[in-house]
Amino acid sequence: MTGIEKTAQDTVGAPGRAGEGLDARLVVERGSFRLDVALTASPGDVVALLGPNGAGKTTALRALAGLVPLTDGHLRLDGAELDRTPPESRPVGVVFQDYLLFPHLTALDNVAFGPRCHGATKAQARAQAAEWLERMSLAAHAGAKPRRLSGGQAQRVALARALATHPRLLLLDEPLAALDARTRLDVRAQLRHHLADFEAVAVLVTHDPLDAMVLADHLVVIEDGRIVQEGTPADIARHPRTDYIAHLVGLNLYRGQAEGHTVRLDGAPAVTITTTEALTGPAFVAFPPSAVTLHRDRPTGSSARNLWRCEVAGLETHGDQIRAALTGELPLAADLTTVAAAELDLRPGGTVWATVKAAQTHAYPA
Ligand SMILES: Nc1ncnc2c1ncn2[C@@H]1O[C@H](COP(=O)(O)OP(=O)(O)OP(=O)(O)O)[C@@H](O)[C@H]1O
Repeated sequence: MTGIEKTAQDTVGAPGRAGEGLDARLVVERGSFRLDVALTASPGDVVALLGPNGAGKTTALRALAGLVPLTDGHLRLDGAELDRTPPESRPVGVVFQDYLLFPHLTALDNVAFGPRCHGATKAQARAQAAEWLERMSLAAHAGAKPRRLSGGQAQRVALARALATHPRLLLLDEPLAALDARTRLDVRAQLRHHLADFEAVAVLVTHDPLDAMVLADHLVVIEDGRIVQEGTPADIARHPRTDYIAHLVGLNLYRGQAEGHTVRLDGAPAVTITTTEALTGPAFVAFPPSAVTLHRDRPTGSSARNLWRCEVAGLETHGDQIRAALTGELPLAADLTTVAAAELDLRPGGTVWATVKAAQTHAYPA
């Protein structure tokens, strides 16, 4: 430990030093569940952990905060080993979904609590807290107890409390999940602004792809305790590699073997998708539901190579469109207008023909 502490001290104040930021491999075993994820980030990065229920996102965040012990792996922050540092001594700020403000303290004292715990005098802590509340446009609510704050205000107080300690790692656990749609929009915009100014590493857990896309520079998708894909939001939206991610970004996704412009689907080799990109070997093909055109009868004289006979499994409204879930030789989602759905007389159990232009598909190596 001494050697590690020395390393951390030696590096303080050396800008651009190697080892700055987060370098972690988090292995946590909880009963039959095993989390094993590697996370690295540089100061200024906002990383979003995204994944279905039970994937292990919260476990990863709690491991970073020191609230659950690592079974294996390591956790370094700015070159210092944090593994055995108790949660309260870590330079880590945490914002939870349900704010967790102290109900008996005012907004100001809630924020001052952070600096106080990190050794500031009462007067210093309150001065810093007042500054943070001002920055969050909450100065007028400094004397209010949490029960008199709206959800959006309470969440900004929680953010101020976390930031007031100048954490080197900011952890946000579903910070917008408890807010109504309108407040969520405002708080998301403010959070984006504060995260852009934040100079250390921020890790955000969310279910919401929009929060992840808007707030993070780097997405890490976790399924069943493992990272299944990571990259920039644009890259992940364009090249999903699992059904969960494809669904999240609203794309139809298939995996198969490419031979030039044709991809033969795994598990159904008789079904092919024609693409404009030429590839060889294992490949993904993706296309949006809006690229699918539906027909009541088999189109005659159509040059479309991508033509499939489908059965309507279900219909739901999707924004101002109807989204049809189709099964058959190629399961897919198709978007159409209400008028088109009525004209096609779409109803569950009915048969339709689906076409997709090759130019609207996107193929990439698997
Ligand atoms: N205290 C615990 N003891 C044992 N197992 C636990 C405990 N907490 C969570 N788990 C298990 O760990 C796994 C991961 O849970 P975790 O809460 O990290 O997932 P998550 O991705 O955050 O899910 P959600 O999006 O539903 O919050 C789950 O299988 C869960 O049942």
